[in-house]
Parts: sequence; C-alpha cells; structure tokens
Amino acid sequence: MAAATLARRIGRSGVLPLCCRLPAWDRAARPPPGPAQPPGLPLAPCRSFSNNKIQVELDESSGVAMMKFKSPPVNSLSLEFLTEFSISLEKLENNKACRGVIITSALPKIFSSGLDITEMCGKSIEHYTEFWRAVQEMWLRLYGSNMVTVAAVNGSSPAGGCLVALSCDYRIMAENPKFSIGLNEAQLGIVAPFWFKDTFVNVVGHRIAERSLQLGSLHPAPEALKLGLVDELVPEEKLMEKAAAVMAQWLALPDHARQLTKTMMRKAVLDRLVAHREEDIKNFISFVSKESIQKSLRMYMEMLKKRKS
Ligand SMILES: CCCCCCCCCCCCC/C=C/C(=O)SCCNC(=O)CCNC(=O)[C@H](O)C(C)(C)COP(=O)(O)OP(=O)(O)OC[C@H]1O[C@@H](n2cnc3c(N)ncnc32)[C@H](O)[C@@H]1OP(=O)(O)O
Repeated sequence: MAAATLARRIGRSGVLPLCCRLPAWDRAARPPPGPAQPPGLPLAPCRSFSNNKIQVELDESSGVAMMKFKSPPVNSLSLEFLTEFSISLEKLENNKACRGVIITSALPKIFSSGLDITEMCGKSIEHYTEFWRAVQEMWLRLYGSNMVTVAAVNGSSPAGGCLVALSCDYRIMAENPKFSIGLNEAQLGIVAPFWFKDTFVNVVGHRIAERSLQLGSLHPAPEALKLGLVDELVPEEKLMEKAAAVMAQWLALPDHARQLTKTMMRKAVLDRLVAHREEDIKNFISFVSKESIQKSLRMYMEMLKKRKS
C-alpha cells in the first residue's frame, strides 16, 4: 500500500490496517548478507526516506535499515511522531530488500522521552482516541515485526521510550550512568497499560517488572544491564558498530526459522491487545479524563519546567 494511501487511512481512523502486516511465514528467507563490497566498486544501493520526525536509510546490500528519531527537543512520541513511526515501519516491512532495522536517536543524550504528555492533557475524547490508537498501532507493528529489530539506546529512555526499546529483539545501551531507562509511569501518577507490562515481563521476568513498575523506577544504564532490561552496554562511540555486528549475527540465521520462533514467543501478548483494543482505548480515555490524573500530569510538566530553570 502506498504511503500516501496509508497516511490517509490513518488520518481517517487512526488505525493502520492489520491486513498490511505480512505474517511471519509469508516472507521468503533470503541468503545472509554477502561479502563486503570490494574497493573501487560503486557504493551499495541505498534507499533513504525521511519525514518530519524520523530518518530512515536502507542499505540494500546488507538488508539493514537505520532508523533515527529526530524530533527535538526530546523525541517525545506525539500523534504525528507515532503515525510517522508506524508508516516508516510499514514501508520497511513491505520492502523485500529489508531484513532488519536498527533504531536509534539522532539527538544527543535522549533516545526518546516517551509519550508526549501534552497529547494526554486537556484534549477531546476524539483526540485521546486517535492518540491511543496510534500508540497501540506503533507497538503492534514494532513488537510484531518480522524484521530483526535492534535498539541502539544512545540516551535516556523513560516510559514510552523504554517500551520502544523493549519491543525490539535486542537492546544495546550507551555505557553512560547518566542515561536511564524504565517504565516510570507510577512517578507521573499514571499506570502502564497491560501490554506495556506484558512486554516488560517478557524481557525481565515477573518479579523485577513488578518492583520496577510499582516504584516507577528509572534505571541508570549499569543497573539496567544487571536487571536484563538491556542486553549489553558499550562505550557510546562504539554503539553503532556494535549494533551492526549484532544485526549481522541475527541475520545469519534463516529468516523463516527466526520469524516463526519470534511469532511463537510474542503471539499471546500481541493477540491479547488485538482482542481488547477498543476496551483498552476506553480504559485510557476514562483514566486520563479524570480530573485527578489531569492534575498529576500538569504538575509533572511543571516540575520538568522548574527543574530546567
Ligand atoms: C485497572 C488499571 C487500569 C489502568 C488503565 C491504564 C490506562 C492507561 C493510562 C495512561 C498510560 C500512559 C502511559 C504513558 C507513557 C509515557 O510515556 S508518559 C511520558 C513519560 N516521560 C517522562 O517521564 C519523561 C519526562 N522528561 C524527562 O525526564 C526529561 O525531559 C528528559 C527526557 C530526561 C530530558 O531531559 P532534558 O534534556 O533536561 O530536557 P528537558 O529540559 O527536561 O525537556 C525539554 C523540553 O521537553 C519537554 N518534555 C520532556 N519530556 C516530555 C514528554 N514526555 N512529553 C512532552 N514534553 C516533554 C520538557 O517539558 C521541556 O519543555 P520546555 O520547558 O517547553 O522546553
């Protein structure tokens, strides 16, 4: 489906058609990437596309796309960002030349600051519906992707930013104790929905997830490694090199075997949201519409501003 058509359909309903998602068994296995390009030959074919929020470059010779978040100041996940993120994933998913995507940030010190809090403050029910559908869609696409997904976490990554990283197949974080990651919703006086929680549990296990979620903890990078929230830490300047090496290792496997295994591991959690999407939207709307929740979110935004001055 052309991106323009897709954008129009999202615009109308806030939903990307799930029929666009190719099932794991529908993508032919491709051979592992060939040897490095000999010097003197023309550069490997490379397709890039960009929108206001995200830049994507696909190296067709290796089958690896680099996706960079570029929405200053903090890559917050606004409705526009989420829509562009889903469209970018969709384009890559449907491109047979693409087998894997590395997700990182083009901004210094921030991977993503999570859901854009302003989208949850003082808006209409229609807006909340559209926004939450876009959050769901992004997660369904990323968590259910057939591609190998590697998060190169080059900065702080609270809440929704953490969800993006948790939804990937592998997480590498810059070894900087000033960068933290976690589902800190409780600190904002809000609750991580069941599918955020399920994704977290699937990565770190029930006990660690329960404690971390109740406390709304943001874990500095070394602690995140100990908890298994990220798979490894590397010096910041080595992050992209390491991400490419991990990607090559994962792509050395036949696609069909890896994809079927991924589907087997993730299907129950994905199906749970698919079966309860409308109910989940209703829960979100009734939760954020409460005056007490609006107050908590406003106070949190004020705290962020005060901390700055
Ligand atoms: C039975 C149970 C029922 C349950 C039902 C559940 C229903 C569902 C409920 C709702 C669920 C919602 C889930 C929410 C998920 C989220 O992701 S919420 C967002 C959480 N994010 C954060 O807490 C991060 C906040 N930001 C920061 O900590 C810092 O900004 C930073 C990311 C560490 C960066 O710091 P620094 O570089 O110092 O930049 P700042 O000066 O702080 O920020 C720059 C400007 O950006 C604004 N900003 C920051 N984060 C956000 C954000 N997430 N959204 C919007 N805006 C943000 C910040 O205010 C600054 O703005 P200006 O002052 O105007 O410059």
